[in-house]
Amino acid sequence: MSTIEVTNLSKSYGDVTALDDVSFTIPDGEFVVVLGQSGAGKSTLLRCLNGITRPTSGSITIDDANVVGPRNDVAMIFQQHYILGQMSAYSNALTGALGRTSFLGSLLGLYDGDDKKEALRALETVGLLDEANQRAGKMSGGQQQRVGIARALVQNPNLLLADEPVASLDPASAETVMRYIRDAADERDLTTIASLHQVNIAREFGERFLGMKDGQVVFDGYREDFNVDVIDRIYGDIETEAIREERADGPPANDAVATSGARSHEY
Ligand SMILES: Nc1ncnc2c1ncn2[C@@H]1O[C@H](COP(=O)(O)OP(=O)(O)OP(=O)(O)O)[C@@H](O)[C@H]1O
Repeated sequence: MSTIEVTNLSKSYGDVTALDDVSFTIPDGEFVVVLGQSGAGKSTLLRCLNGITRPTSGSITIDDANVVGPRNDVAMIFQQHYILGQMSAYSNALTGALGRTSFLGSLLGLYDGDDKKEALRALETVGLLDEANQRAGKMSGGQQQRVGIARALVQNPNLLLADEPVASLDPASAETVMRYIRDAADERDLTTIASLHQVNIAREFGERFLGMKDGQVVFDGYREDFNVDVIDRIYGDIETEAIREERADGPPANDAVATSGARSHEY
């Protein structure tokens, strides 16, 4: 778990401003969901937090240490899980320990005993202990993503980043995978920042929400304030038209977000 401080963060790619003066603080152990239309800057923000993209200006600190490049204590889950299909779920999870294993050791599969225990614990966390020896390439997309989560957990991170971790999954698998990410974060008191497209899933699993538009944070708040007007601010009128129509028919605003958001934002 870690405290994150982002101060006046900007990132430009030539003429394109991907991040525009973004500032926020995330206390230890919080589960934050980043939302926004395609191109809003979500991935750029996560990549800056991960140290793989250098900001144009501004700063990020994790527990008071400046982020100047990739760190072993920051793990990332991607939309494409980059699982090695020929290897077992267990061997894939173990690769999360590569950062603390010598090159020769990793080639020979000589991982530390504690790392092996950690890999089994992580597979248990994502409900795949019984499938530990199964070839990852034969698993479903959702299971492979859970192997990716296990690998991230074996890294023993203080900060977990997830860049649209369920975007390529069907709605049922997306729910399952998000449930495992949330449970893993809660179990380990792990500060987590996940970007999501689906508003209904965001609402179900998020604790705090950062809404982005054109590289800026246009909403920063908690569940009780995450209502239709906020969705409007983040996504614009067209996307929320269906939600508003449904609200006019009767359901309370927050319920309308929880249900209609799914139809508006699942793609
Ligand atoms: N490597 C890059 N080179 C040039 N422009 C980039 C690069 N990466 C991102 N951008 C631009 O920066 C802006 C923000 O992109 P980013 O990928 O962060 O948005 P996003 O909210 O994650 O979008 P999506 O949901 O589609 O992944 C976009 O206009 C995008 O085209």
